[in-house]
Amino acid sequence: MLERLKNSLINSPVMKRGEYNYFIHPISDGVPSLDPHMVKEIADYIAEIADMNVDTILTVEAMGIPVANALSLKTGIPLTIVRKRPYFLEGEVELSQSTGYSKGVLYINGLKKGDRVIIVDDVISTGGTLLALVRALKKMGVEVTDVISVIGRGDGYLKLEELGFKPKVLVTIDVSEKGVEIKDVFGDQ
Ligand SMILES: O=P(O)(O)OC[C@H]1O[C@H](OP(=O)(O)OP(=O)(O)O)[C@H](O)[C@@H]1O
Ligand code: HPA
Repeated sequence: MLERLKNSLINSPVMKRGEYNYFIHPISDGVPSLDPHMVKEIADYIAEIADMNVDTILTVEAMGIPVANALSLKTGIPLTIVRKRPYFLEGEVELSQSTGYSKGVLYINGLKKGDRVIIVDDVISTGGTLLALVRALKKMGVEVTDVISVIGRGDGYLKLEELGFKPKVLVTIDVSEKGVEIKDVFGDQ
């Protein structure tokens, strides 16, 4: 299960971003090139394990897009992208994003009260991004059926659990200066 993803993760290089050990992988960086078979493997798996009874698949610019788009093409469910720049449209919602190595602002457009969404992102680490997003969606009255992260590291997912969301993390890893180690795979005993 998820063999391409697991095999490529253990070969990921790690670099320092400040104090943060940052792994570099096609799914989370687009670097090196994305293998379409790996993207398909991931999208197929998400379609099996997630509640896809939704109005839209919601992802965050930039690196949630390849997997979320593959899932959208597979299921025929529209794709909504949370962007890093504003469009000043009516109903646009602004939120602050904080990761282990960056801070920024995100903008939600195209959602309304009562919409049902599944969130798909590439990585959950500190949980800062998904926590801010889920909080904003709650305030908007948008229903989140599932939160999916392809890769998980650290304990940031616990912040989401405190809010009542149990994210489905496909592959959980440990990242150190020495490299990437696989800790857990969703669905494996
Ligand atoms: O759990 P967190 O600590 O918040 O980290 C996870 C976030 O970090 C990355 O986004 P980034 O803003 O680096 O953007 P990118 O997708 O453009 O690389 C990733 O795509 C997640 O959205
Ligand atoms: O270590 C990382 N690598 C790539 N993307 C990320 N998003 C959060 N942490 C990371």
